[in-house]
Amino acid sequence: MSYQKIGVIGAGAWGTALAQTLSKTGRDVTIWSFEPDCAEAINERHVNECYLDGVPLDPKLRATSDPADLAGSDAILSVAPAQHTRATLAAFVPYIAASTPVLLCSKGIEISTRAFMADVLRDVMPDAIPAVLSGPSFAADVARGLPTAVTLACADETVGAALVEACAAPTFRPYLTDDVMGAEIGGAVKNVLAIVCGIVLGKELGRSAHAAIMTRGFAEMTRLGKALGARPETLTGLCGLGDLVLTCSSEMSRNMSCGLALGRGEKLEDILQGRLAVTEGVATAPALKLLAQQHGVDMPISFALAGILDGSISVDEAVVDLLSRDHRPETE
Ligand SMILES: NC(=O)C1=CN([C@@H]2O[C@H](COP(=O)(O)OP(=O)(O)OC[C@H]3O[C@@H](n4cnc5c(N)ncnc54)[C@H](O)[C@@H]3O)[C@@H](O)[C@H]2O)C=CC1
Ligand SMILES: O=C(CO)COP(=O)(O)O
Repeated sequence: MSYQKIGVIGAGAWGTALAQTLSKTGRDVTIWSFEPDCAEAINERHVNECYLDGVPLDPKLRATSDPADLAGSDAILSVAPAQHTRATLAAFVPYIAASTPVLLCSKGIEISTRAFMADVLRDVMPDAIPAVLSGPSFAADVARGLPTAVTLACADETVGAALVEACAAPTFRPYLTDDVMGAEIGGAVKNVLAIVCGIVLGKELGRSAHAAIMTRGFAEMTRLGKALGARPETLTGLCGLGDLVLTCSSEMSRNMSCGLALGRGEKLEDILQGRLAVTEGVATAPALKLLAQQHGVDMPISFALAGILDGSISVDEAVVDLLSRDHRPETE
């Protein structure tokens, strides 16, 4: 099994970086853009100034804003923002053959349903084969060919191995697992925790607090994973701990940058503009809170962020609340 003709849905920074990587290894790649002028720029000038400025794109990469142009794809990469994934995929239903693998590359939980991306795919395209690509990977790094390693999760081992072959490049190394749920949890939860880490640093609460949030936040991710059937080793891998470390420690992250601005006292609506418009953790935090509560999982740091974002609690109050919780063994 080999996937040569690849359709990429979403020409933001990440969709473009992935399309570029696959195109450069000789795959036949068509990328669909929500904005027609963005598709035009990729076709005519081999650039994506809207979302990945400064990176010359492979001239072989074709772009379109017509979903019909992805008909006949051997595999699809879904890279629309999490909250737009359902509506975006729906437009492709007439053109995607049954049993086509769909590699979900967005990181988040749908706010209206508390669904992860594989659940959204199952609703919209029940016959597609779900897979997840997640891990520490800034689009700007991947597009420039800097070394990157990620998790690729698929319950079907043969399809998963073929997707690894299709996506792998000399500087882009996917590791295969069958734990789709673990890969989804890692990517969604790390975005929420990165906002909190940004708040800690923006408010100058210190590097010790930052390390505590990352570590206790990882404990929250692990507890949720256990409740939802993810394997612990997935969460200690690239898509969990790996992406948590990257996103919580770099201003290249939009989630971290959003937190830094919140910590400095800026207003959320002013922050979520331009580059930070797609800060996935903002929508995922309330969805995560509801999902965790539904499963009886305690995630105090993530719940505190949901409260800060909806304005029901201030950062100062959240700090006092977190520090004054009952003492407990570290492993609980
Ligand atoms: N940028 C990165 O470094 C990485 C991003 N991701 C994930 O990839 C996903 C997409 O993020 P980026 O490409 O970075 O976003 P971006 O901020 O670069 O681009 C925004 C994207 O949203 C699309 N969009 C805007 N309104 C839309 C609508 N109503 N319907 C459909 N699409 C719409 C735009 O066309 C564009 O493709 C996110 O879930 C993100 O977490 C994952 C790994 C790395
Ligand atoms: O997922 C990412 C890196 O792995 C990108 O993170 P941000 O969305 O916070 O920029």
